[in-house]
Amino acid sequence: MTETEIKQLKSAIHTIPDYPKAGIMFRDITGILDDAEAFKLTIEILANKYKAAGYTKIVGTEARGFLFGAPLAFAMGIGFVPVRKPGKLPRATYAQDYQLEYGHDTLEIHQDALTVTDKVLILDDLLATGGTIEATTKLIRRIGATVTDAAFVISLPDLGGERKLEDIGLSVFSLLQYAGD
Ligand SMILES: O=P(O)(O)OC[C@H]1O[C@H](OP(=O)(O)OP(=O)(O)O)[C@H](O)[C@@H]1O
Ligand SMILES: Nc1ncnc2[nH]cnc12
Repeated sequence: MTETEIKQLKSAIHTIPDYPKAGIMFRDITGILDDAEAFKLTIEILANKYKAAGYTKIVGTEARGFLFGAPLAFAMGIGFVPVRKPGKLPRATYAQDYQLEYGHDTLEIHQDALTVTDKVLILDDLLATGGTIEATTKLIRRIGATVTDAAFVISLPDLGGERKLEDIGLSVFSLLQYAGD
């Protein structure tokens, strides 16, 4: 990624202090979605990085993971599997509790959405504490599919998510980092 590309994407992201709680610097990715060039660039960089690695599925987590995960799967010519908040998936699911930077929740995956032969790339908009993607990884591994990589548009290195995910055997990549502010 070039410095110009980093600047282009960063200029599309809005930062909202104290949302949704005091002390949180909220990094709003909707500015990438409504900027056709920035959105295309984001998906192209990720598709180029991962296209030759033999992935069979992208898994993205509700809700913002869908916004980047589904177009990336389309660009890579592979399927997309949603991990959703509780009660949203109609077939038999596995469920996993997790902690967020500002709360806690449960995630679910369809039990038959992946098989043991799948090689999965996880895609989410943002890595904060890593709780969301740790739970997502547990769900994928519970099915028996292989997952070794997680990619993000943004990471917040001060919150320790990268370390948490590396500790469970994931390689982490993010297009943009926001540290120290
Ligand atoms: O690394 P973590 O500390 O787990 O935080 C990152 C997660 O938090 C946000 O999702 P959120 O749960 O707010 O849901 P949303 O995508 O539905 O807005 C974001 O989209 C990531 O999925
Ligand atoms: N600081 C943050 N900005 C945007 N989304 C988030 N999800 C968790 N922490 C976040």
